[in-house]
Amino acid sequence: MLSILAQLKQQQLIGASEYYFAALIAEKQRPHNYSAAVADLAVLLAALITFAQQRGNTCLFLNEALLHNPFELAERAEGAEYLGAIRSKIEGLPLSRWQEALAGHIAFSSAPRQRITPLVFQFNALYFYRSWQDEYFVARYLKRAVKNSPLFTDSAQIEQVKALLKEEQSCNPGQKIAIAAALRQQFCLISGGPGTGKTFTVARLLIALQKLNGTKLHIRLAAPTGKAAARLSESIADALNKMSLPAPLRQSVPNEGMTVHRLLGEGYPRGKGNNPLPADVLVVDEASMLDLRLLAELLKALKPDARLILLGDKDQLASVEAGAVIGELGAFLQQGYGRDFADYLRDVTGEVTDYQAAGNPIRDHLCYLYESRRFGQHSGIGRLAKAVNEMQAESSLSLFEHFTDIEFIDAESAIRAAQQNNPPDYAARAVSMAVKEYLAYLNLIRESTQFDGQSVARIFNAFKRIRFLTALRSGESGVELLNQRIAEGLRRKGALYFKHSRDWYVGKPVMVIRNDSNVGLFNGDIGLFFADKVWFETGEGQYKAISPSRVPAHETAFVMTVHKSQGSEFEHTFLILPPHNSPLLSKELVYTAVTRAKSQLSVFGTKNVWKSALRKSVQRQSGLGRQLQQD
Ligand SMILES: Nc1ncnc2c1ncn2[C@@H]1O[C@H](COP(=O)(O)OP(=O)(O)OP(=O)(O)O)[C@@H](O)[C@H]1O
Repeated sequence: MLSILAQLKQQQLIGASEYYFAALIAEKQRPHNYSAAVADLAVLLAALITFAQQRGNTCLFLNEALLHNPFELAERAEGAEYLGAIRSKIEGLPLSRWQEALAGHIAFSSAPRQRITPLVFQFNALYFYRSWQDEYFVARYLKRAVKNSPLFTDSAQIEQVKALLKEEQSCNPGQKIAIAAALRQQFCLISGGPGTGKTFTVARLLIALQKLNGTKLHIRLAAPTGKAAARLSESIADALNKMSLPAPLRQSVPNEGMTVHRLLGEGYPRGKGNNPLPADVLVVDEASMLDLRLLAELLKALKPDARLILLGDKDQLASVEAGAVIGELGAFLQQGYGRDFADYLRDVTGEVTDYQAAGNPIRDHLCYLYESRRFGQHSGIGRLAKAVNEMQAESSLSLFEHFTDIEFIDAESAIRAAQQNNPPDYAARAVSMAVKEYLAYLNLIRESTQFDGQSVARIFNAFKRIRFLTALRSGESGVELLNQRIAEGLRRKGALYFKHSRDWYVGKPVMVIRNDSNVGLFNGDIGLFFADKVWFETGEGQYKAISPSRVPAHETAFVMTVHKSQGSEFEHTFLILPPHNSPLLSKELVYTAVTRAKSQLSVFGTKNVWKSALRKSVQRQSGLGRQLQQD
């Protein structure tokens, strides 16, 4: 089996980590003299679970679909011969007997709470022990939060909540329901697309919580990236400043958010549960970017009675790492609310919600905001986002003809030209558009004689106005090549001067890809190089300049991947689709890209690739739903 995996690695059908983990299992099991069938199965499963995790899955479902398409080989032209070879190695052991055959194997356990092994069978799925443990912990937390809720049932408190909600005349029905839910439940997820008022609602919710608790609650704000944390701080401060509040109440809600990593540095890792995070209420924005590992760490850090409020968009791409908890929890919204909870909501908000007799109790901890202030009725971006989410592959295309804020630049002609030309050049048009767009920004730098707050702000605003996003990292429409080609295009126009594109040159935009709290720079922060320094925006209209040698790991940012763009928004977003369909394209990826645009969206690609992307929804394998069903 290992030699088949070695060939798959050589053909780049699997990565190196799949092969090396399988090789490790092969070596460790050698002294145990398992039968050839068992030994081959163990090695295959080690590679398969690594492959699954690399694609963001928490576990690997052991079902017929896996047998038909291990390592997605059935979808690849070169895969057929290996498919046959793998099947013939394991055909002696039917799928239904795999767990039994591996019972007692040194690397596998079906009872991870009794016997710790690197790989774990649960719910007819295979996990890495660590992922199983994280998922188990998240499910246990959620089940406890359900058990601890409602936090009040007596009529006096319900009357207080009713009175508080009466004061919130400006909230729409969904926002009132979210406030009522989060006041009553220990855990609450408030999901909604851009501009649906998540921070508007949470600001009011925090004030209501403080009013109910005599302004004694210790509230903390956090987000997975520095950028998202800064945006949360700004939006909360903005929302609170618009409310007329007595000073002590206003001051009882913090202005400053921080990254989840930094927050964790204060709690759990030092104290291991004895030193929990000093917070009675924790709000985490952009929660869809939390991977399973980070969420589990965060939950471990909380005090047992702390409230947790997650804000996010359940329809966005999940983190690249394993786990898509927000999307998975969001799916429970389809179950409607339970009867008791619907009665409570009607009582305190006056809103009538559908209820359904059967469902998982976690459904009463989920809220969905659907009215977007950003995208009004006449916004093509808003309509397109909805159509993408609903997987309307064909009809979404006609929206481009009816709205002026969205355009589809058909790359078909580029592909046709490419067939005649040698070498083919699919992305040439997108590159030349980017070159044209960035000229204004580079001219501003060149024309600036001094770099004071105002001129730096002008430069940043010129750069931030438009952003080019791409789905892939490699290939002709991948982030690496596009960045290089745009920089070269600008050099040919005389707008940039550099010997090597990896050097620091005037006008080079970079994106930080590692958190570095010593320098105060975080994953996703954008820096611009001019006046011998790299400049970063630290708040609205505030900047800091640091020397290039202190900038943590980074990459050029004329173009960024859609994944990396999460948590940011741009006036004009330009999405570059690849020339051919790719397994990495999905409606979640397109939705995330579309909703990055504030006022203008351009899509460059072919209609076929657009439609294929919209027909695919990311299905991550996880056992969270099943863990939540268990007592
Ligand atoms: N009910 C409301 N009444 C008046 N203004 C509102 C209401 N709801 C939201 N807004 C306004 O709409 C804008 C968007 O709201 P907010 O920033 O809270 O949305 P969000 O869901 O957090 O968006 P994003 O995902 O972009 O961060 C803000 O200017 C906010 O003040």
